Amino acid sequence: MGPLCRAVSFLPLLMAVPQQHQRRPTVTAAGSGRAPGPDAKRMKLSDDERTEKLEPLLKAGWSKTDGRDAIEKKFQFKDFNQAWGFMSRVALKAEKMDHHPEWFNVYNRVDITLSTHDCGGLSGKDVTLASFIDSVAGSGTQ
Ligand SMILES: C[C@H](O)[C@H](O)[C@H]1CNC2=NC(N)=NC(=O)C2=N1
Repeated sequence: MGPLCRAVSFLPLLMAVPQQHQRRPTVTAAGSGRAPGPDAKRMKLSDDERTEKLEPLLKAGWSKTDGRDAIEKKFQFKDFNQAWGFMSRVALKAEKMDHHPEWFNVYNRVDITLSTHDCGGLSGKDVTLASFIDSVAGSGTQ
């Protein structure tokens, strides 16, 4: 092996970054990669708002998420086509609101968690989006 090949073969070792200097993403409680913003307190639902606005959602099948100030709900549709159509409608609404769900889909199942990363908990936006989600889910609930 000539001198050039030997030098090149060591190149990857020189490029390896020591573990302690590697950039790690900031992980927040919400797992969103973002710390709550400056007006987090103002955005978060008050106790009265939780009673008034969350109760109807909990009665409609939403549940409080363990260990997080968030709500979640599982949906099951006839098939993937129906699930995808549902997700498309929710996605357009999320973009319009600039407020996005955390969701998982496999075939006809869609599991959704809502929380507001900018305030590290539930806000009115989550209530609005949850209500919209229920309005377009149709028969797609477990
Ligand atoms: C910059 C952009 O407006 C923000 O990051 C929006 C985007 N979508 C969001 N979605 C959710 N669930 N929480 C947020 O705080 C949020 N913030």
